Amino acid sequence: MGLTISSLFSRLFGKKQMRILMVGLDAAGKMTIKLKLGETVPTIPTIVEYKNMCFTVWDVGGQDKIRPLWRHYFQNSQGLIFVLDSNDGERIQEGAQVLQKMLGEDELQDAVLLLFANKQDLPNATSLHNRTWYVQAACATQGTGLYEGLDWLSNELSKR
Ligand SMILES: Nc1nc2c(ncn2[C@@H]2O[C@H](COP(=O)(O)OP(=O)(O)OP(=O)(O)O)[C@@H](O)[C@H]2O)c(=O)[nH]1
Ligand SMILES: [Mg+2]
Repeated sequence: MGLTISSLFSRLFGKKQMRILMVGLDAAGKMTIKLKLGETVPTIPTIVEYKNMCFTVWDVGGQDKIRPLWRHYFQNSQGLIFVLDSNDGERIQEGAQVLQKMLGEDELQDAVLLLFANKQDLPNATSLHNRTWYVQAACATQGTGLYEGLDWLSNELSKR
């Protein structure tokens, strides 16, 4: 029975390794969120430690051209963080379409979803069927809402 290095590592140090994919349209605030959560050196993926967990965050740039690359990170992702610029009214629809497409991906069917409605605290009434979901208003520049969102994500994943 082979133990992978990461599972051995988590046994030794009591960290639960969780693979989280963070995406969003360009300029939604992904990098700002990572910096707020304590990233000091930009790496790919970013390792964010929070509570007893170690989040592997893939900040896949949101520019049109590289969106097709996102799918390479779908496999084994237990959580999906989608960052929405809720202040950018013109592109909310575009963001919603991209999110809708991701929710339809086979490899992400079991992933729990954390939506950061970043940059503003608009109530969001998106209807999501058969999906564990949570909407967290956030302001990445001030750091508000980020840990609340991660708290929800970690609680959900811990139940599984
Ligand atoms: N007012 C405000 N500005 C924010 C907030 N979060 C991010 N920004 C700003 O939005 C701009 C884009 O943020 P980034 O973190 O670079 O966005 P990104 O999602 O990494 O963008 P890409 O790398 O292009 O995909 C920056 O000027 C940030 O300072 C927020 O909560 N409020
Ligand atoms: Mg970025």
